[in-house]
Amino acid sequence: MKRRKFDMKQLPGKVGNELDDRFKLASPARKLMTKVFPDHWSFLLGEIALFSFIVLLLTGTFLALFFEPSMVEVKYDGVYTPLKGMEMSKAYESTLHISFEVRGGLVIRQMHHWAALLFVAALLVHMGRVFFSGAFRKPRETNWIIGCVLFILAFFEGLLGYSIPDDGLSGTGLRIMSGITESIPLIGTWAHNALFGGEYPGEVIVTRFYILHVLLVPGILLALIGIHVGLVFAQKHSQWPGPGRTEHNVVGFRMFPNYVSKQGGFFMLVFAVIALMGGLFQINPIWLFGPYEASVVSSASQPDFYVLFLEGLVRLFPAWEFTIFGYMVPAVFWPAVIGMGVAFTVPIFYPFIERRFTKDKAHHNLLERPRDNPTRTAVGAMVTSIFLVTTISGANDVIADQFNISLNAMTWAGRIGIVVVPVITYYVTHRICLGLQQHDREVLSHGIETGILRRDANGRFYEVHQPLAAPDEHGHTELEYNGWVVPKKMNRVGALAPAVKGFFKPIEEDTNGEKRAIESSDDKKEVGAGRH
Ligand code: HEM
Ligand code: HEM
Repeated sequence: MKRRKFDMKQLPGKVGNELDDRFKLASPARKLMTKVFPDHWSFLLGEIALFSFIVLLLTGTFLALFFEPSMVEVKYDGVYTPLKGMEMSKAYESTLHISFEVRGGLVIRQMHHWAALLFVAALLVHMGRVFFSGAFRKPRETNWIIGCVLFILAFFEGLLGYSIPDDGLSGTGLRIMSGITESIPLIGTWAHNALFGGEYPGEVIVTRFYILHVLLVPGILLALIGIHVGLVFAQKHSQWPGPGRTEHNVVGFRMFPNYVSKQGGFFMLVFAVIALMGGLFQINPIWLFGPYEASVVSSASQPDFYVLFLEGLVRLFPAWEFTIFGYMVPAVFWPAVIGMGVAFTVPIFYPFIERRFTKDKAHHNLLERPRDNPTRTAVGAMVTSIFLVTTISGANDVIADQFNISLNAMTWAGRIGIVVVPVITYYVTHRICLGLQQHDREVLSHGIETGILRRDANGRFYEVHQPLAAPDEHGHTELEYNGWVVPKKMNRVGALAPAVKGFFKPIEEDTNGEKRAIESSDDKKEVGAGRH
């Protein structure tokens, strides 16, 4: 019998058919691959968070192979001579071992730490993008709430992470955590004993924090990120207003090949930047801080940047101790427990608070520019200013030392600043938004300033204004785009984006999932025009 020759070209198709016969994947895979997403640089911020989280998982797994989460005392006998013979915990010893003896250990440790900082920074900026563009409005309130929970978890995951190497710095942080827990009225002492397994520092805290850090919190983070990104798919991504974009469609590019290739490249870029930072810039040199000893607090002990606001709140709060029902409540309770509680819970309710005032119950798929909603923008700027004042105050000892300022003066500047700066910030931001709106209206009525000055026959100087583009082929004028001024001429560069024709065509998808390639050259320009 003649054997049929095997044709390699048919292999992918055959494998695909076999898989589809069993798992019925073709239809959902096609749906996913052809899904249309809008394009804008600010939508990359969530992705930076996602990619740095993946780097954290990878580098963290490597560290977990060598780190020993034990507080058993040992005598150091490693290669770092200045600490030779010193008593220290196994946790600290194993972190020194990772840094000096494990191949590539230091680079991975530093990558893990830099990735953690990038992760939280990306989260803050992503949250800011979502807030200032009004992306949290109906129907995306659930994703805003999940996002807030993700932020709280990320904050504690970082705190747990830098608490486990048991060096001088992490022990100082733990001491503060112990004090804060004990300050809680009624349950403080019990909560402390339950957490630390007795008096501070005890012998179990590093082991417990380790389990939370490598298992519980990353597990919850992973599950919630899955739901979060899944919801972005299910509810469709919001888009900036612009020609051709409505509340009922999405104008953008397909998942495959556009976003798959773009995201793949972007992931490698984020990975490369973290690797470069881990390789070139020192971070958390625990061998300089020494093993933790309860009696030693080094000066200039600084937590990671995202914890500084808490430290600042504690430093700024006056030493007021109230006695309530016969119980003395330590001063630290108010800024640390109540202050942090407010900072973490109020944002969760923000979409509903705003809706109460605006009575806006509509669905929103088009975003707002910060100036379009001056009150929200001013509130956001005010909160940012509180974060900055408390963060600077969290480092006030270092600033006082470096710039030769009195520490008391720094504390008082912070106390006055936390009352005055937010008020000024609110007012100034509100005015700037109104000013920008006014400017938009001027452009709409007089056209764009060209910078060309002319002189008329009477000797009067005037600036030449370029009129706005005529209504597009759908009959839309700039005024209809929610106050968006889209001067077509200024955005020609954006029109170059769909450079490879055909495959990379911009697509419009409506709410029923119907897709339409944007064919006419004018349309392409419009997609570019929206890409501010
Ligand atoms: C959002 C996720 C994470 C954040 C923000 C984070 C943050 C941190 C930070 C700041 C440190 C201190 C690093 C240093 O010594 O300079 C640390 C240590 C550590 N992390 Fe993570 N981490 C995360 C996820 C993970 C995961 C998923 C694992 C393991 C599967 C892990 C394993 C470890 C280990 C073993 C250490 C101790 C070793 C050391 O300090 O060098 N981490 N983490
Ligand atoms: C681990 C943390 C997080 C990850 C990995 C993540 C990832 C993402 C990604 C990839 C997107 C789509 C692209 C984009 O718009 O940037 C997105 C959208 C979104 N995120 Fe996050 N995010 C995180 C945390 C947060 C936080 C802290 C908030 C707010 C409190 C938030 C609220 C939202 C909302 C409302 C959307 C929908 C935006 C829209 O359709 O315009 N996320 N997130």
